[in-house]
Amino acid sequence: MSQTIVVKIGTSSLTQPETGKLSLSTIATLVETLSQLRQKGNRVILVSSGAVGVGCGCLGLTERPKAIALKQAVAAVGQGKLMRVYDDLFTTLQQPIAQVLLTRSDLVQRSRYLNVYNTFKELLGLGVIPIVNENDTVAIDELKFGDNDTLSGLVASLVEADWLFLLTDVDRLYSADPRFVPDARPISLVSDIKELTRSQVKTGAQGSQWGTGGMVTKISAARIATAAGVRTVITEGKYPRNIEKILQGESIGTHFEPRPETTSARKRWIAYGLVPSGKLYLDAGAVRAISTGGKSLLAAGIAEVEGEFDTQEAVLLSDRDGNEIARGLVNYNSVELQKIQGFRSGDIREILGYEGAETVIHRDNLVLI
Ligand SMILES: Nc1ncnc2c1ncn2[C@@H]1O[C@H](COP(=O)(O)OP(=O)(O)O)[C@@H](O)[C@H]1O
Ligand SMILES: N[C@@H](CCC(=O)OP(=O)(O)O)C(=O)O
Repeated sequence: MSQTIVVKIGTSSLTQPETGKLSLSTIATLVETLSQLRQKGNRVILVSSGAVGVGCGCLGLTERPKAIALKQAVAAVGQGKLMRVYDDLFTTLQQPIAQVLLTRSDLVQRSRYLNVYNTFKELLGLGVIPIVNENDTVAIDELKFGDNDTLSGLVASLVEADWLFLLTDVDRLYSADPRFVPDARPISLVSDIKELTRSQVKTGAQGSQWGTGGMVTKISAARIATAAGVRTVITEGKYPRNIEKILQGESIGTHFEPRPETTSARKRWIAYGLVPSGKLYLDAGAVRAISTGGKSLLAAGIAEVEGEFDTQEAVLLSDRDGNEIARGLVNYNSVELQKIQGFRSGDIREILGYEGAETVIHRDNLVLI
């Protein structure tokens, strides 16, 4: 059966830790594996990091630059080199590829989001393997994916993939960072990501020397992907052939089961495609109404408004302690909400001096996280 498979490989797997130079054997095996999956009729997307790492190698820099302008310049050097290596190897196997560089703003605007979707659809229909990376050279801080784990989760959700493989320098997820806790417990299966918080799994944000985000961003990617019905696997990048074994049912790495009820494409865009520009703290009654009652959010349930935002922008919804529970599109801007928070819908007209929407966030524009 033909499947849609998204594979993300991190800098830590693409480069040799000691020298920072490209790990050619890993890349070549990855290219062979992906080409074979393609030839068997699957649709394959590769999300590849490495622009900054390869750029550093070319320029003789011994550590990942911190200053934004330098990082952007280095990525511009590295991205071309990286694609040249991929193109040489894939061309040897007669597998066409394409470079797709995305920024967060490409997914924020609904029309651009749909446009990206159409481009992927065409490329996959043509039998091409798109190679995706963040467009590091032009991305600005406020509108950045920041790490390719999140980007790969969004891409897997966008194309409604069957699988997302996150290839990294550890063989699976552990109860704590195995670099610092040698007896950390390996985790093979995660049926519900909330279990990880309950069982106090520690996912350090510190990546390896060249990596970005560590395990935290891989868990966010799994959250985004599994909400779209995508089975997600964290496994070791050193052995790309394991992808085939996993597809054949072998239990390698950590598997995150897809959520049984998948959220609609539009709601996934609201929840993960958009960048929230504010936060609403809700009282207990409102938390209950939206989390278990499937209700819209009313002004009466808002305890506090944080940030500046306009009507129809995305905001986070949290309980009074700041724990995020949902995201949604607001019918009022932040100034209006400061005035009407805690009041009944019937009072809005008198407070604002004009008729507004009955709900602050309609349930059709509200997504539980
Ligand atoms: N709970 C955990 N289980 C496994 N690895 C973890 C955990 N917490 C943190 N890590 C660290 O995350 C690192 C992988 O992240 P990163 O360096 O960003 O990789 P990549 O370049 O593949 O994205 C591992 O080397 C590991 O030390
Ligand atoms: N876009 C950046 C990669 C950022 C990133 O997430 O890196 P990694 O943690 O190695 O997957 C680059 O190409 O260098």
